[in-house]
Amino acid sequence: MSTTEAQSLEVVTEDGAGDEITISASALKALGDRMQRFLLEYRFGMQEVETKLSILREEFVQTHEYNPIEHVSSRVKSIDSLVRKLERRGIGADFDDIRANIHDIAGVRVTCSFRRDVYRLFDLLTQQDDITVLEVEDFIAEPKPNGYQSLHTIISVPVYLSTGRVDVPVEVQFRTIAMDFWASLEHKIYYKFARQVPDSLTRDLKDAADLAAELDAHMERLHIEVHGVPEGDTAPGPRVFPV
Ligand SMILES: Nc1nc2c(ncn2[C@@H]2O[C@H](COP(=O)(O)OP(=O)(O)OP(=O)(O)O)[C@@H](O)[C@H]2O)c(=O)[nH]1
Ligand SMILES: Nc1ncnc2c1ncn2[C@@H]1O[C@H](COP(=O)(O)OP(=O)(O)OP(=O)(O)O)[C@@H](O)[C@H]1O
Repeated sequence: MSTTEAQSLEVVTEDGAGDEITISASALKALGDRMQRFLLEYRFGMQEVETKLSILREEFVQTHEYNPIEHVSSRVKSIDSLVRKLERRGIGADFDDIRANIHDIAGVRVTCSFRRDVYRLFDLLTQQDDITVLEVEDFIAEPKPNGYQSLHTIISVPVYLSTGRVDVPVEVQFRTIAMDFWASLEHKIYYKFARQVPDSLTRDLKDAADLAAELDAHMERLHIEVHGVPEGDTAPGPRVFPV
C-alpha cells in the first residue's frame, strides 16, 4: 500500500451508528505522529515532577531520617480517556483547545504517610522557583459530597526541548494511604455501577470515607506521641492557598 493511498475507516459514534470517513494513509500517519509528539511533552513534564519528588524523598531520608512519601504513581492520560473527557466537556479535537482546557493529561499522585506530610510535600514542591501553581483544590479541608479527600494542584513545569522551552501542566494529587485506599476502591465501585451508584451505597461510601479520616487522625496522633513533631515541620494542615 502506498503512503498516499486513501483508507476507508469505520468510525462508531456514541449512538452506536457507524460513520465512514476517508483518509489517506499519509494523513493518518501524520496525525498519529502529531498525537505522539503532543503526548510526549506531557510525559516529559510528568518525569520532571517525578524527579523533583524523588530528590525530595531522598533528601528527606538523609536529613531527617524520615520518609514522608509512601509511594508515587503517575500516568499520561490514555487517548480513550482523553477523548471521553473532551466529549463530556464539549471540547473539539483541536490540539490548542485540548492544551488550553485539559490540564490533567500528565498526572502524578503522591501518597504520603500522614496528613501533615501531604501539606508539607505540597509546600516543598510548589515553592520551587521553576514551578508555577495554576490551581489548588483542597478536598481534604473540604471533602467532596461523596467523601473523596485529596489535595489537588495543577502546576506548570518548564521542559526544555530541542525546539525550545515549553511549559507543561501537570496535575499532582497528594493524599494519605487511607485516602488512597478509599479512592481506589470507590473508583472501582463507581465504574462497576457505570457511574450510577445506588443511594444506599453512596451513604456507605461516605461513612467509610469518614472512618478513613478518623483513622488518619488517630495514626497521626500516635506517630507524634512516639516521634514528636518532625523537625522543621511548620505546615501541619489546611490553610488559604495563594492562587
Ligand atoms: N476515586 C475518586 N477519584 C476522584 C474523585 N473526584 C476526583 N477524583 C480524582 O481526581 C481527579 C480530578 O478531579 P477533579 O478535580 O474533580 O477534576 P475535574 O477535572 O474538575 O473533573 P473531572 O476530571 O472531569 O472529574 C479525577 O480525574 C480523579 O482522578 C472521586 O470522587 N473519587
Ligand atoms: N494525577 C494522577 N496521578 C496518577 N494517577 C492518576 C491521576 N489521575 C488519575 N489517575 C489514575 O489514572 C487512571 C486512569 O485515569 P483516567 O485519566 O482515565 O481518568 P480520571 O483522571 O480518573 O478521570 P477523568 O476522566 O474524570 O479525568 C486511574 O486509575 C486514575 O486513578
